[in-house]
Amino acid sequence: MGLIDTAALSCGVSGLMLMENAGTAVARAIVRRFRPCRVLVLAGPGNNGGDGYVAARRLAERGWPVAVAPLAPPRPASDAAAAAALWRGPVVAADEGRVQSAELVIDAVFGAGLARDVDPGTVALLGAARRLVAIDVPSGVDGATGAVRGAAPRADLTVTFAGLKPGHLLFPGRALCGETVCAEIGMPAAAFARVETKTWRNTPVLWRLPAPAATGHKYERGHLTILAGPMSGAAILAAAAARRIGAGLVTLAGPDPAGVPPGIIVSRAALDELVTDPRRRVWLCGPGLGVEAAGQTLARLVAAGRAIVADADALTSAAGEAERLRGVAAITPHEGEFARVFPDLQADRLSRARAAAARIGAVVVLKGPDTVIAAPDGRAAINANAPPFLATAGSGDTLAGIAAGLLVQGMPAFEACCAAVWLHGAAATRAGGGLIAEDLADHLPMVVENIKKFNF
Ligand SMILES: NC(=O)C1=CN([C@@H]2O[C@H](COP(=O)(O)OP(=O)(O)OC[C@H]3O[C@@H](n4cnc5c(N)ncnc54)[C@H](O)[C@@H]3O)[C@@H](O)[C@H]2O)[C@@H](O)CC1
Ligand SMILES: Nc1ncnc2c1ncn2[C@@H]1O[C@H](COP(=O)(O)OP(=O)(O)O)[C@@H](O)[C@H]1O
Ligand SMILES: [K+]
Repeated sequence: MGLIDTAALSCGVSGLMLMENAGTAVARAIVRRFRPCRVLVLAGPGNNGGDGYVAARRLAERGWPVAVAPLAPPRPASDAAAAAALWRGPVVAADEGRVQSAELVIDAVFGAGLARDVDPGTVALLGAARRLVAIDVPSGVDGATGAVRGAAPRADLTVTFAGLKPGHLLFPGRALCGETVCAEIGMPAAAFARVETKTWRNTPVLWRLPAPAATGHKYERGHLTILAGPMSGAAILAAAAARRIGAGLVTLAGPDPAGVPPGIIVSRAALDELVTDPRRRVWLCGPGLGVEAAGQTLARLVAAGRAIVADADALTSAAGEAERLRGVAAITPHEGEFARVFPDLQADRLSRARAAAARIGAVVVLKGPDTVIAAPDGRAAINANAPPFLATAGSGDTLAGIAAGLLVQGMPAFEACCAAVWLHGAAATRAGGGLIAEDLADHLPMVVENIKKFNF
């Protein structure tokens, strides 16, 4: 049972009532999406199975032909046993033939109580379903991590309760859930208050974007310095994104590259001179810089106490030496860079990002289709709005530019990184398929406008 379920019970809410509401929500979600058809409920021994018995009863009440196939009897005197006792319809043996002939199968085998790998017999049964609706999670998906224990079926619809779990947002679990519905089941507010939440889905309710002061000047909006190296395109992409997200002034520090837009300042001054300028508080270090140069400049910036977003070559320069990143504000590794810097961290993405953030005392943005943003104090957000066509060269440079552009405007590092990742995904969605990295920055202003309009 999850922490929130336990908290609900200690608030005086009955488990049976929650189960009744959960099963009813499953039936409602099914009725809304499918025509009446022959349904088979595969019921496990715990509360997930109990939800299945309730869903069976609710569908049967609406005239749907339903049978329940228990994979194991409910534990005696449990809520699930009480729900099973109220089921008056057919109880059949769980075999593959029955599963195949059902027009819709409800997976009520394991939910939050999944404790070990699912046995091959159960895997085969679930795999035989033509159309599958999973209660809470597809059985075999670990709700805490999105990992698959043994095997898990691909559901057409997953109905969960009270709040999405990490496993609904992290791959591979996310891909197995199909459409995901989160139903309200009467969980009392006091139960939520008792459980300290440290993991969220990344949405605009988590952060507030900076607004320019009516009388502010460009330096007050923030002066970002981006180190530019031999692959100057990366720094130019980052600069464009930082400017579009509202940085008042962006300087590229390094050799004067070709094709720099006129609004970007290029400085060839020595690093020692730039780093001692008190107005240059925030720096982006890494994209296109070259590993050796990135390592040297990173050390100099850290020593000067600057707020740094470290990406790309700056991360590779710290391969196997994560302590070199201590003192930065945020790092933005993809899986390859993460593995280089933290070769000993092997757990799921959420745990790894958290452990890395705690180790270096900085925000870690572990990029991918399910980017995880983790703070050193244990807070973490999982992002789910990035379309797959965001995987294109230069899009990471753009993300680093957005994050640095928000940091320079005074957002705290965790909020700046969460906002950057969400805005990046939203800009990509707005740009549509065929997107190239150069497109992203131009979509940021409308994405920001929409956030304001919908008053998130
Ligand atoms: N009690 C509550 O407050 C609520 C619980 N709900 C439901 O309760 C579910 C969690 O119920 P439970 O904690 O009873 O857990 P489950 O029903 O997920 O499974 C528990 C049982 O399965 C066994 N088990 C776990 N993994 C197994 C494996 N791989 N092979 C064989 N047996 C295995 C466990 O030992 C245990 O006996 C949620 O997913 C949700 O569906 C909902 O009714 C909403 C409210
Ligand atoms: N399958 C995917 N779906 C959605 N977003 C993705 C996917 N793969 C990668 N991304 C995102 O694309 C960006 C790629 O960054 P990165 O690998 O650093 O690229 P580059 O170095 O070329 O700029 C990251 O923000 C990452 O989260
Ligand atoms: K399930």
